Amino acid sequence: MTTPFSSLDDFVALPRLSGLVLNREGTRLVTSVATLDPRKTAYRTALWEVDPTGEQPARRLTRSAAGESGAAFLPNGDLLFTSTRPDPDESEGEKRSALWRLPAAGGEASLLLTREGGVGGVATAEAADVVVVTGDSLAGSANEEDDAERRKARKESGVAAILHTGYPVRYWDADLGPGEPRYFALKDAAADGDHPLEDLVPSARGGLRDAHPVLDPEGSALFTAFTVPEERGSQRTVLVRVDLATRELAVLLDDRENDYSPGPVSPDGRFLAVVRNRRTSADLAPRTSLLLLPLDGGAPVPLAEDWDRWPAPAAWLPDGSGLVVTADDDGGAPVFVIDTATGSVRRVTQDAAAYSDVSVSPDGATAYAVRSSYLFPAEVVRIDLASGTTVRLPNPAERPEVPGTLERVESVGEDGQPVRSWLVLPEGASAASPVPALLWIHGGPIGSWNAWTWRWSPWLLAARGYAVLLPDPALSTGYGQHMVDRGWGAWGQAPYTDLMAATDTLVAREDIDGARVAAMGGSFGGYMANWIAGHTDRFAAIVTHASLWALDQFAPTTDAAYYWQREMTPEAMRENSPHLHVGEIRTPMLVIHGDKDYRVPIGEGLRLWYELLSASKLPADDDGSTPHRFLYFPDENHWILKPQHARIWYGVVEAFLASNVLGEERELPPELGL
Ligand SMILES: CC(=O)N[C@@H](C)C(=O)N[C@@H](C)C(=O)O
Repeated sequence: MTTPFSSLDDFVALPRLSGLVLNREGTRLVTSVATLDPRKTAYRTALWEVDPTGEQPARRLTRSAAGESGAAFLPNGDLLFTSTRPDPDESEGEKRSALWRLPAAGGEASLLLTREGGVGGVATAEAADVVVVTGDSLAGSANEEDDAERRKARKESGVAAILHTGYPVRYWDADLGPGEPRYFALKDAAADGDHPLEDLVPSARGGLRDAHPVLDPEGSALFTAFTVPEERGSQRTVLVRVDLATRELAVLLDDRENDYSPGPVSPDGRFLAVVRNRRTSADLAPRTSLLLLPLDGGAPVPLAEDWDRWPAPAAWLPDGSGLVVTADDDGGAPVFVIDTATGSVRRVTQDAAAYSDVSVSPDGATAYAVRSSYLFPAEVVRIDLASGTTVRLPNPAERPEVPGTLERVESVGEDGQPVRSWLVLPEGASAASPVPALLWIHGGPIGSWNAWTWRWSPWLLAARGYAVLLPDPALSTGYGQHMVDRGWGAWGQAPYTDLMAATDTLVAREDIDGARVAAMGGSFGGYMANWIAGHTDRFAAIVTHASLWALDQFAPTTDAAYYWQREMTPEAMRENSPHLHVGEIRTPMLVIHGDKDYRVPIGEGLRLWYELLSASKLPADDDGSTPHRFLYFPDENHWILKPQHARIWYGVVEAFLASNVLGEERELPPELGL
């Protein structure tokens, strides 16, 4: 069967949907769809409208070479979005992200706000014309004019240097500073004319990094997580409220045992749903729970405290009787409603899919969400909140056909813990014709294989005849706190033995050829692939992407050192570091790393590569030949994002697997110039 997964060109050209917003009346849904640009070297995002009634086909709302994103409705139905598209009233000008407004009544989008530091995101109040935009300002700027002048001077001088006094200095793939995120109130967004900005937290420093403002329905206050530096390079996240009339900032929740971030405000404005993340230590694994914070000053009340899942709050029911949440659960992330009076939890959606971007209709009967699973990429659905019946709405794109089947399989860990996996089987797999297989290990490590991903698509490998096992070992979410606790600080133990148990179950199947199995993982999954390499030779090949290699080197050089140092004592780093077992590695390895990866810095990949060649049981020969390979991306980060590089990633992985697992030679992508 030919599907889009038969060809890398067809695969990278599949449209990718994300995000969903609902207007106040519950009559309009808007989502974003990324498609390949004509040169096929970038994705371009456009906004699409999806009919909540399911009667009309989806229709494209925006169209520009620059693309659009960040959709948010104003109470009058106008749609705000961000774009770097050119200002129609200026013949030239720099490309920077600006705020645009598309009138509800139809017509052209108009430019609402442009600023030197760009517009990052936009939040709107449900019932008032109050808009808060996020944007970058130079740390020393006194106001917008000053910021523009300082930026110009910096640019003209060609200076890129940044002087730091705090931690971190980089984040994922971005250098931090001298710009810092700020929140600005934008006046009268629904009206024409000028829209003066008011800097709501001028002394934010790095406090608003990675935070998102949440507005109350009346637009009187915003709530946000705020990062506070601590001694010794540590930090915590506190919950703050900013009064939008007075700009007064109040710290609502702050302690050294937890990090806090805001969920939505109740429809009557009396309660804020709060996510509490327990501060970890060598002995204490993370734990996520919910609080309801009375906004009149009362003490926070735990919500559904006994529920052994980690909820992400999405929306309130309009009468305030329930909080709609999603939570990882046994290889999915269903929608649940938590009764706010009793804390009882009701599962709403029943399929094995992962839901996000949930919003609720004004009558409280219906929810809309983005849903995906390993069978289909993200799509917009309507959910009947009483029955859980879920309907796929007419979407901007059809579901791509997948070349095989999906099964849920179970193994048993050494301590008797059930270890559950998804298994992708290619067409034709049978006892008469057993297929080669791949063990894929997820990153995080706190996470789950429960949603479609474009970066690790098992169907591309299924189209080439491989089965792909996607296990959730110790440290995975959706199986209760115990599953996380049992792997905490001991990565080489339960996570490893769970993966081996899952592999045992895999190779015991008649439709799997147990002699032709490889292991692959990215980030923490790459750590695990490296650990596997030094502890077993049962795999024919290992692919390790953006992987942690020497823990004592990784922990202080990643962009979030405080996080890992809390979990790993120096002793735990020694006990669990893959580099100390390089001398045992006798499996061909494909190392992949991006130079702009600041989460797992390139030093991990460089050291792994040298130590493989110099100290493994398969060292490089004196003529330089080696079974190992290093695929290096000078301009990619923790993820390989450019479509042309995604094609190279999959192409090289497939050739390496073919050579080492199947004993077949494949042509490498010609763009490699080899
Ligand atoms: C703070 C932190 O590093 N969090 C993790 C989500 C993370 O980034 N893990 C990496 C190493 C991964 O993706 O596995």
